[in-house]
Amino acid sequence: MGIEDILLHDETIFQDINAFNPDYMPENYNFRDSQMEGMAMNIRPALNNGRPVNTVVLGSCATGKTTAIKKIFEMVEKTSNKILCCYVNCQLHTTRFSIFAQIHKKIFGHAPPETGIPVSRVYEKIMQHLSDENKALLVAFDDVDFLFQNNMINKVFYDVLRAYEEYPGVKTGLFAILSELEFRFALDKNVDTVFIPQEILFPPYTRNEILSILSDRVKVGFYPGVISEEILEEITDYCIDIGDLRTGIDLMRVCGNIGEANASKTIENKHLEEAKSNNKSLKLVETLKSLSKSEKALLKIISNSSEVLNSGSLSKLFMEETRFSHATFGRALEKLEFLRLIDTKFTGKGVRGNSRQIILRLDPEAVNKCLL
Ligand SMILES: Nc1ncnc2c1ncn2[C@@H]1O[C@H](COP(=O)(O)OP(=O)(O)OP(=O)(O)O)[C@@H](O)[C@H]1O
Repeated sequence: MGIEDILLHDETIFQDINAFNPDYMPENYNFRDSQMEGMAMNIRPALNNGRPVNTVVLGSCATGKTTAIKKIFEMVEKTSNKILCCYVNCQLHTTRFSIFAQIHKKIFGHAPPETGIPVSRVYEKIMQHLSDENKALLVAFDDVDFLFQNNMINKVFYDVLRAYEEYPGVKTGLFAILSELEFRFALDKNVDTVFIPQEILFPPYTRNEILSILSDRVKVGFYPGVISEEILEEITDYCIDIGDLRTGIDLMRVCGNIGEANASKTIENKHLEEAKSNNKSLKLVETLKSLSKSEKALLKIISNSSEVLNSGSLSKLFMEETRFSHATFGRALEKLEFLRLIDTKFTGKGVRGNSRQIILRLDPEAVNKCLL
């Protein structure tokens, strides 16, 4: 197919391509009833002139946390005008000004001017409004770990939670959303006792749940018959392997594009294979970019080794080559395993049978290419 044909080709296999967008709000949102109930319970006091219960929402990537928060906020706002619910993406908003500008925007419909106004004025205006209108404020901080730097988290949480000291009667609460378990401890360390939260856990989806979510998305996104049961099952397995539902949703979009570019009315196995290989190299580059120096060094040693190493000899090699400590080795190994770059298998040998074999889950050549 020539470029012109691609551009002019108006037949599509997508019924609604937006269904595969990252910010798409699925109408069918299953398997999270108990978490949504938990959130509702924590918001409820604010409907009766009380204060919302501060909450930590915890779960690994793509377990539906953001979707749940957005859905529940929408429901709250439909039910009552006593609570202002504000969602803040902390990847995008990392300063006090930018965060309070988001809250300002939510309340007044526009952001405050970027220059000339100190954050204290924006803050005052927000709190005064809550006090005058007798409304509670609930802020959801998504990916809140991005505020760990400069201890911004403590400042911002303090601003929100201590509002009642200056503005008596003002009721505020917050939801902190975290996607890595290890951040749970960092949160306790970084935030004063003003924040004593309840926890709501989003466990990983089971295979059947992923299959069901993907089939729902297929029904919205593609015309009937475009994607077969077998391909859907394969995409589900891929999600389980990668550990991320978002990848599966994205993979379907890419498959669809590849299918269309090949003027196919259905998605075939070869389209899926091509999409997978695109995705794999992209993902790997991204993952490896996020590693620290010690983690990269450890991964390099593993991928360059011609034999499967056990943890003892690997640790020795690592310390000799890098001069990092044994504790750093342990942490780096844990991180690589968490990211599913390696597997560790107990051999039953060593001290108390604790020796482990370290197995690379990826093609060493691909890893080395990305580590350059
Ligand atoms: N129960 C569900 N039903 C339908 N779609 C879902 C469900 N759970 C998650 N999704 C979809 O999976 C993708 C990821 O969900 P979401 O962004 O809510 O996860 P998250 O836990 O906030 O992820 P992260 O921690 O990476 O920000 C979205 O496209 C969302 O629509």
